[in-house]
Amino acid sequence: MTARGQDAVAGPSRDQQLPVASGRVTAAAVGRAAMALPGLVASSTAAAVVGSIATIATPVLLGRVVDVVIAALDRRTDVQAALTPLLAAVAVAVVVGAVLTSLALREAERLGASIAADLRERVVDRSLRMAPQTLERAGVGDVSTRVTEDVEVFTRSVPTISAVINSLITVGVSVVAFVTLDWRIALAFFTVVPVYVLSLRSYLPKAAVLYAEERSRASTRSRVLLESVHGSRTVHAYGMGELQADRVRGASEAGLAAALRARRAFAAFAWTMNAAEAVGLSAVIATGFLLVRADLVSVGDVTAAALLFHRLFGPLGILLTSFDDVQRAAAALARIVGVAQMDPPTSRVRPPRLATATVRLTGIRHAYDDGHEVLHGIDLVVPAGTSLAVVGESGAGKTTLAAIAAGVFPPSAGTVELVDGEDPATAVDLADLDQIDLRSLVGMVSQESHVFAGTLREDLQLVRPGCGDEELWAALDGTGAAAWARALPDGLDTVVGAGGHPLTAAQEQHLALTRLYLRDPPVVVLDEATAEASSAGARELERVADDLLTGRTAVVVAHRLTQARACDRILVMADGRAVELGHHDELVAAGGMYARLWRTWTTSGRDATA
Ligand SMILES: Nc1ncnc2c1ncn2[C@@H]1O[C@H](COP(=O)(O)OP(=O)(O)OP(=O)(O)O)[C@@H](O)[C@H]1O
Repeated sequence: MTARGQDAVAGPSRDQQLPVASGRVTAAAVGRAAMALPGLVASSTAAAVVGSIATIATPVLLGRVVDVVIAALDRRTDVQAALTPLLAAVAVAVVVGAVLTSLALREAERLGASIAADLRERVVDRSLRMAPQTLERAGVGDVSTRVTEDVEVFTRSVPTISAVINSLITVGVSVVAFVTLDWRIALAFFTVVPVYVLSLRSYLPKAAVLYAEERSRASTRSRVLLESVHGSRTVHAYGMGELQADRVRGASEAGLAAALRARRAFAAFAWTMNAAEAVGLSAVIATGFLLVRADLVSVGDVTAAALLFHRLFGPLGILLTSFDDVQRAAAALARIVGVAQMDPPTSRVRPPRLATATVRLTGIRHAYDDGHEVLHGIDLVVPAGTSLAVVGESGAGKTTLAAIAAGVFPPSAGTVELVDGEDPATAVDLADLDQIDLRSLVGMVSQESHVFAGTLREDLQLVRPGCGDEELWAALDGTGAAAWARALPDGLDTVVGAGGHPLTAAQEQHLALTRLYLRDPPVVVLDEATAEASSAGARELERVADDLLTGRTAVVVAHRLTQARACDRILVMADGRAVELGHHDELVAAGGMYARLWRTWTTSGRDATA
């Protein structure tokens, strides 16, 4: 366990964040999620298109009203007869436009919420199935920011994104209306396009980088905060409070600076877009004036064009003011899709069904991310159904070897194989198995066992979903945990874990051993699984662990040498190497390192617990 606590606060390998999807991959993923709901896509698109046509019809009809009134004044015709159907059509267009636009927005929001829920589920699923070393490298903060903050940012942006899509459709329909009104007025309208294009081209690439940076800084801030909370004991132990507060402050300031840079860039962009609107409207009215004077278009046409353009300020304003949110949502979405698209690790071979298994470690070398090699070539065979204790001084590499033997992370070099106890010709490499298959074959309990927030029943059912109460009590009886479990206020319904009924460290270990009993794998790895207990508690846990080992292949990092003595063989490690291997009596008789450790153990009186 050496260096672990400290690493949790300021490890060198923590900057490898999880992948972020490219724009194309993100769009494809969202498209696929949307296409899974064809009904919603069709209804929201149809409502948006028809609603936009109705909305755009109003200024066009008002242009006709102007022409009718002018004609009536000139020729003294019956203005009322001509105006009545036009005004009725305006009223219908207004009502249909309003109803369908709000329907389109509602349907698009439902679609967005479904996509957000779908992606959230995929991210949670991928995070839970991620190889532990990937999770450790990325840091828990990065994963939790994506599942919580990023999904939240996207979900909150769904109404805005719906409004943006609706506005885009309205702009498209307006362009068609302009062209049908008069091509010269349409040309005048199009003078805004180069202004828009230039300012968008200068803003968008900048904004993508600024918003991605803002999200990344937010992620770093969460990670530093979470690590400070999780590693608070280490922070106190090493007197690192001030240093850690500085890191949190630094991360917050960097986050704030990134957010301000993004806002400033947006303010400059908004200014150029307002200027473009002024240029466009002036061009439409000036062109219209010249065309009316030359008798090429009617006053009604120019009125319709000016009203149309004015009508566009709304959708264009939405597009403009939402760019901020859309860019932020896109950055968040790219981070969500980055995880959602990760291939869940799957077994490269068909997982064997093994009743008993020999564990074979060949040429195991390992270096952590700092590059310093801590295991220097270990070859080891633990025959099926036998137990091997691993002992040695602190920092010898016992925990690293146990984690590699359990498949928690792969070695830098070498292989860990399971060989069928009944058919030694077969072998499966742990590196070829996914976490689910691996854990059905190799169970592990370490010193840092975790009790999940929920009822005792739920905590146990994690390893055997749907397992009935009878079986759960049988398992608790089997490990002797039933004695204290029955005394809990609500038995299996007692809420344990964070915020629940407090359990002692020994009870938490007892529970972890019970989960192992329930899972019933042919191979078990215990890393100081009985260390977190008083002497009496340790004896009880050792008895439970011994029972669990019976009939299984076991690797036990033994905190207490009495536990090592009970194993079939003992491996002594020093400086990342295997230095002795044999039974307790042989090793004591050999007078080597183990004999020295045993002498120290017995003379220090710790054997009294045996
Ligand atoms: N996450 C890590 N990153 C970098 N180095 C590590 C990490 N974990 C362990 N080490 C280093 O690897 C070496 C072996 O550590 P390991 O925890 O395997 O030894 P150990 O024999 O189990 O020690 P202990 O009995 O104190 O738990 C040590 O030098 C340790 O500092």
